[in-house]
This record gives sequence, structure tokens and C-alpha cells, in this order.
Amino acid sequence: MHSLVRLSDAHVVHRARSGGLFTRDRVYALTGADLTVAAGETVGVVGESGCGKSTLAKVLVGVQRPTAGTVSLRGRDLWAMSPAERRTAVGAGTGMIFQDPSTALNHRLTIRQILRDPLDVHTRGTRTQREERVRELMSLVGLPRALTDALPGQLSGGQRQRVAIARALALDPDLVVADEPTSALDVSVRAQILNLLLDLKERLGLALVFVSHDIQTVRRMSDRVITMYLGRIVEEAPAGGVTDGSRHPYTRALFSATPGLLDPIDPIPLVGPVPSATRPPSGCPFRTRCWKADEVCAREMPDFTAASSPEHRFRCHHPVEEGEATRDLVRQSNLAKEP
Ligand SMILES: Nc1ncnc2c1ncn2[C@@H]1O[C@H](COP(=O)(O)OP(=O)(O)OP(=O)(O)O)[C@@H](O)[C@H]1O
Repeated sequence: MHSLVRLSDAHVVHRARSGGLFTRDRVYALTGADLTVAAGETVGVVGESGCGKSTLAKVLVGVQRPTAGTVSLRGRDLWAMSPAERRTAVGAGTGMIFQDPSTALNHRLTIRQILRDPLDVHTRGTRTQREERVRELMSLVGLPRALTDALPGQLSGGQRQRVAIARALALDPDLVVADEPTSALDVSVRAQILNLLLDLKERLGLALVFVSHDIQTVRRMSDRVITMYLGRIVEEAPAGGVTDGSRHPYTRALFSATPGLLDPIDPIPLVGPVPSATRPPSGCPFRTRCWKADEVCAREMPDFTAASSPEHRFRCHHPVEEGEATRDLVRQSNLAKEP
């Protein structure tokens, strides 16, 4: 398949916010990420809060410059381009939808102005053609024409997210990254927005990167699921078999805690908090919470191992085996840890 965007060994390191202006503490938000997104596919990204999902999303659409590593958009190194070239490449090729449309939209601009802005900045067509495109975009996302001159504050949350989606599509990108696009919305409108995204993806042949805490939704939306832990991609698996087919203990634990799965697996408690991203553990970052960890895990970060299908790979020294009695092993390990 044709690769749209590719991350190679991408790292993002921030100065820690909590340590004050002169802190030497660093936050390892993204570490050694390799990922390819192909035309037309949907990649879901899951993981606990703070594991680097948003950072990965922002790196993919050129909003965040990686501290090290490369981002290639249609085969061209994004950060080797001049700023003007990069703006054009990112603006025309990618769109981003954020979590909260209330903060993502400028409240002083009308819907028409919000949707025209990217068309004006990238001088797309004549004035008349841009007006026509605004109408087209509104109908694409199911917004009534009567709202053209409304302000975001006059719209419902769902309508505002429709505007944000239309804006992301304004320049006809082939990659859209949606970072928790429904988590700020009422439960009643979430399904409508997800269905709209799926419908647009089909109609426009978009590639979609979908970041969410909601594992059920990620599974429903995605072709492939990426699991992240403490800034690292630890598993990549086809969405269909990710519950009972996952090999990384962390993916297993995450999915086992998801209520209402059609294919539930033995519940595996995630013991203890996620370690600090300022001082990640040596070796495998999940080892401090893993029931299978031993001294090898403390020493070495495992490389990716290919699983049974080419789309499935994981980073673990002691992956979960098929038919493994996970529940008993976890119980034994937790008993052993008790004082
Ligand atoms: N600008 C920044 N300065 C310092 N630390 C940051 C900055 N942006 C993100 N971080 C830290 O980087 C890590 C990864 O953050 P990120 O927002 O990518 O995680 P996330 O998985 O999207 O979390 P959530 O699900 O809560 O949105 C976190 O520890 C976060 O606190």
C-alpha cells in the first residue's frame, strides 16, 4: 500500500513543566516511534493517559517537531523542507481534529470565516469558488446552510465538532488525525460524530489516525490498533484480533478491562501507577507493572518481534502465548509481590 506518512525513530523530549524554568528534568513524551500510515487505512491509538498519544498525533501532522528522528509525508522529509514548503505540504495533505471543539474554534469568527480561512491562506480558487467550497463543506458534514453566518457559541457541541471536521477537510487532505474527537461531547451525539467520520473516510478515501481512551470505539473504527505505553509503541495489531490475539501483556491488560467486548478475555488488573515519564524504568517500561517481568526486562528494551501476520508486531521478552492461563499467572505474581 502507498505510504502517506512515515515516522522513523521519532523522539519528543520536553522540559518538565513541574520543575520550574531552569529544571533539567526532561519528559520523554515519545521514544523511538516507527510508524507508517498507508492511504485509506484507519489506525487507532490506545494507551493510558500521558502515554504519548497526542504527541504522536501532533508529530504525524507536523504540529510538533520531533526532537530526533524523521517524519516523511508522501516520501519527503517534513522537517528538511523550508517553513513555507512545510506549511503547504502539511496544510494541503493533512487535517487535524482536536478533542474540544469549543476551544479549537475561534469564537469571534462565523462558520463561513472559519471554513474560508484555510482556503484563503492557501489561495484555493477564486472568491466565488471558495464560497462554493464553504457550502460544499457544510453539506459534507451535515450542517444546515442557515448556520453559515452563525458564531460557534450559537452552535451545539456536536455542530461545533462538525465545523471542526469540515475545517480539517477544507483543503481536501488524504490524512486526517482525530485526537479524542468525541470525548468532550455529550454521549448522545458521540455516535453521530463517529459515524460521520467513518462515512467521510469511505466517501473521500481518507486515511484516519484515531486517538481514543475508548477501546471499544477504537476497535470499531480501526483497521489496525497501536498500543502505547510511556512514550513507546509496544504493539501494533490488526483491530479484529487485538483482544484475544494481542501478545503484549500491557495490551492484554488494557483490553481485559474493557466492559462489553464481544470477545472478553480473563481480567488482568493493572497493578500500581504508570511510572513517571521523567524517569522511565530501565529496559522495558512496562516491567514494573508486568506479571511476567524478570531481570532481562530490567536490562533490555526488547526489539519488535513479528507475530503471525505481517500487520502484527510487539515488543516483549515474554509475550503472552496462545491459550495461556493468564488469570492464574497474574494471581500468583500478585501473591508473590504481597509483603
Ligand atoms: N509541552 C509539554 N511540556 C512538558 N511536558 C509535556 C508537554 N506536552 C506533553 N507533555 C508530557 O508528555 C507526556 C505525553 O503527553 P501526551 O499529551 O502526548 O499524552 P496522552 O497519551 O495524549 O495523554 P491524554 O490521554 O491524557 O491526553 C505526558 O507526560 C505529558 O505530561
